[in-house]
Amino acid sequence: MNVLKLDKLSKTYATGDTALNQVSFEVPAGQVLGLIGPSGAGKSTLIRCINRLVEPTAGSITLGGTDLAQLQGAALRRARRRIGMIFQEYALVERLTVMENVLSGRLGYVSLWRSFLRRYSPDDVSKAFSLLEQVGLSQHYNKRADALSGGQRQRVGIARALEQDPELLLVDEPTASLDPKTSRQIMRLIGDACRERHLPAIINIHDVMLAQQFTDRIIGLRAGEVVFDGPPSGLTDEVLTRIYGDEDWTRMRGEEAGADEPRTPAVDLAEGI
Ligand SMILES: Nc1ncnc2c1ncn2[C@@H]1O[C@H](COP(=O)(O)OP(=O)(O)OP(=O)(O)O)[C@@H](O)[C@H]1O
Repeated sequence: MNVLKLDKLSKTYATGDTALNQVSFEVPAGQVLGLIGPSGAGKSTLIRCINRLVEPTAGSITLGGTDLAQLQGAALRRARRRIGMIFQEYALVERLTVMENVLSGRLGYVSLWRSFLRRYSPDDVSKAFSLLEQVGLSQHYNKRADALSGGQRQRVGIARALEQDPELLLVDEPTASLDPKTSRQIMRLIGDACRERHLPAIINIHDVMLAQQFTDRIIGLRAGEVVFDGPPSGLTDEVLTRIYGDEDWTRMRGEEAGADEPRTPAVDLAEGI
């Protein structure tokens, strides 16, 4: 079973900014964790420490028994293959087709000459087709990425991450560039994929209402520390104030209510999403 475990993870940048201060939590297989917190709380730093784009200062990051914080060189590259990433700006190769973008999820696995020739095994190709079907894009497999809408691009991003058979999904602001309805569809797809495949996932997300609706558990960071860890239903006004502070929270709530109404399960069902 894939379990991600952070133990006293800390990061102090060379500038002296402490972005994470002894953060510890465990994400079990199949759990979708929403990471929320104000700007500068350390959310991106946390995600980037796990995939080692940022070097942790102290602490451990264990995935399936390996401490990712200790790995270097080839071992680190191998470990990164085990982590699927989904990005706010999709990070697709625009001039390649949908299918080629999905298959690029295998790049860490195929030899250099094969990737150069863009030769993938029949298994990889048939997996890519079934993932495209799962994300609702099988009709578009041969389209160039730059001909897709934002929601379609993010679906490609999800299929690409799953094509690499990850043991963990790290998702950075997946809906920040999408409209409210598409955002809900994308959050639902990510959640379904994780639960089906028993993948732990961390989703860094600004939109508290989306986080509440589509994640299994919320961690609230403030100034590099965990100030809330509990079920989405536990996000009371008092907790939100603890995470965001009075002023921010009041403003954010107003903006969200105006940006996306109504947001009820009944409406989602009626829309068939
Ligand atoms: N490369 C860096 N060098 C120095 N300090 C940094 C660096 N990256 C982030 N920080 C600092 O670390 C702290 C946490 O930043 P981080 O980007 O992780 O927060 P965040 O919660 O992701 O914010 P946002 O929601 O705005 O993306 C901030 O004080 C920030 O200024």
